[in-house]
Amino acid sequence: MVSPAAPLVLIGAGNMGGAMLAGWLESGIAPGAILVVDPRPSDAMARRLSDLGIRHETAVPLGVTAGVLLLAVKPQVMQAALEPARSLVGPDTVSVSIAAGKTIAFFEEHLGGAIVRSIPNTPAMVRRGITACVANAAVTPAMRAEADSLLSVCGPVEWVDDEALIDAVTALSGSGPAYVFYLVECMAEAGRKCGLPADLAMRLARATVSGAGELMHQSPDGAATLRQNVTSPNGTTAAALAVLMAGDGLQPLMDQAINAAWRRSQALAG
Ligand SMILES: NC(=O)C1=CN([C@@H]2O[C@H](COP(=O)(O)OP(=O)(O)OC[C@H]3O[C@@H](n4cnc5c(N)ncnc54)[C@H](O)[C@@H]3O)[C@@H](O)[C@H]2O)C=CC1
Ligand SMILES: O=C(O)[C@@H]1CCC=N1
Repeated sequence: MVSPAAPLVLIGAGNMGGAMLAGWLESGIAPGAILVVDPRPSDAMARRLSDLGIRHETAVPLGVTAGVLLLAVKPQVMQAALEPARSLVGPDTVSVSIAAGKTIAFFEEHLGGAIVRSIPNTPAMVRRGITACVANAAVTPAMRAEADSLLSVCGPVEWVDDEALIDAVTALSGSGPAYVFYLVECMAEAGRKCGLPADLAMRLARATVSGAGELMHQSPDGAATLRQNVTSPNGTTAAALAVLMAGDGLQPLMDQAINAAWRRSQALAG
């Protein structure tokens, strides 16, 4: 358990670190058990930390051993962030990275100790994310349970044994919210071209995608069944799907997009 004596140390309080922090507080973790290290938090984040009474440092302070170290900086600055963070790692510390691409071998080289590599996604901000993770051999069952409980404040957590899968997870669910938001943009623009005022088209597109997401969340039916439920024979949906599914349909484009993200995640490893 994290405590003021063995705090939960968050390195990087940006979009994802901030989302996780909000989830931890909501789940009952005491502000006094959290230490945030970020040299340049947004003004809003700095105010929030101060209002909540959470200790914030612009550099890693001396004399602290983390219970859990949550690494939430960009992959490109991870190595620089790890050097001072080494002093936070003790024998009972578990370090949890959420960075795209950065491998367990990288963290073993630059940080050492018990490492969990994970990938959440931005719906974590509304506790509707999903995270997949993998642990190195130094992670004990108790550390794994601790990491699981901290990550699951943002939504379900999936553990995999094969680290290579994490790049594919990053491409599918890590980046995936952006594909859906782009779909909303495209739907709204198509509606505008059919004569809808732009703001109404955007409201309709947003509500349609978020409502469809919620229906999928609550329904026991699979995505294909939910799609078929919308599709009346010879109706309007069938007319649209005939276009989206013509030839091989949308699949090859999605294959290419997710493959590009997958390869980019692999390239960020070093
Ligand atoms: N944004 C997303 O959808 C997802 C992001 N990730 C991963 O999460 C990590 C963070 O991404 P975001 O939150 O989007 O980035 P962000 O740019 O919003 O936040 C990064 C934070 O790190 C801070 N920072 C920079 N250098 C630092 C240092 N040396 N020590 C401590 N803090 C430092 C920055 O001031 C900033 O507040 C990345 O590694 C990314 O790959 C993973 C899944 C989804
Ligand atoms: O675009 C990125 O690299 C990060 C990782 C997954 C989502 N955002």
